[in-house]
Amino acid sequence: MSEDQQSLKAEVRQACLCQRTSLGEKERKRKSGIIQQKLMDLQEFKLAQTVMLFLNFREEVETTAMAEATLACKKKLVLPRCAPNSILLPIEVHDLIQDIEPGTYGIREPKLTLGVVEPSEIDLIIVPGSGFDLQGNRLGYGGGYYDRFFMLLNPLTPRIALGFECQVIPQVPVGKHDALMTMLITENGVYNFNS
Ligand SMILES: Nc1nc2c(c(=O)[nH]1)N(C=O)[C@@H](CNc1ccc(C(=O)N[C@@H](CCC(=O)O)C(=O)O)cc1)CN2
Ligand SMILES: Nc1ncnc2c1ncn2[C@@H]1O[C@H](COP(=O)(O)OP(=O)(O)OP(=O)(O)O)[C@@H](O)[C@H]1O
Repeated sequence: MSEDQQSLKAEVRQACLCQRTSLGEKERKRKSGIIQQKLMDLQEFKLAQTVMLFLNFREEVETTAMAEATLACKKKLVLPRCAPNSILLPIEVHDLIQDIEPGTYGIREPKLTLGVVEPSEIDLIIVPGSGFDLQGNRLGYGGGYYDRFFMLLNPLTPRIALGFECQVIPQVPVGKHDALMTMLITENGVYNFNS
């Protein structure tokens, strides 16, 4: 990726994150509940046996209740753990208290003593982001973790991004490694980019 493109991404990221911060905690919680309901109503969620989620940090869409609901539905819950060289390890979690510890960047991550899941086994992946557009592009935090990880998945596995409507911008700057999302869920609706 060129330096120009990297600095453009950094600039757009800051703008999107600034919008997200300005929501305030109460609004974020309320909107997160709406987003959770929309996710759980989707066929893609209902049919998935193995779901990779993320645990929110900073001002992201709150996902702890989604993770609890996934376990309560008797699905296999997979969470990411950051490893060196921008590698994301998919780890199966059974208990959201015992199996979790503060990891890289202060994100709540699964303990390494738990089993790593074969990426091809994942039926649905739920993805965080700093900004999104309605063409299915996603802007991350600049780590390149998810873009590398998507290459290991079954190409048919739905990739569903979660974000607040204020993080949606006309056009996210895209690089050659950036994968399109299948859907984006915000408090305003479910955007489907599949067709
Ligand atoms: N909840 C959650 N978990 C996740 C992600 C995520 O976006 N959300 N990730 C999605 O990829 C991975 C972690 N990626 C991260 C990448 C960078 C930074 C970070 O703090 N970056 C510095 C800037 C570093 C630099 O300038 O080089 C910063 O923002 O201050 C944090 C997380 C894996 N787990
Ligand atoms: N599949 C890949 N193979 C090699 N390099 C990659 C790959 N995906 C991304 N990168 C590199 O990683 C760096 C960060 O990428 P980018 O800015 O797109 O991350 P991001 O999507 O914001 O982060 P994340 O996926 O962690 O949320 C860039 O230098 C990019 O070229």
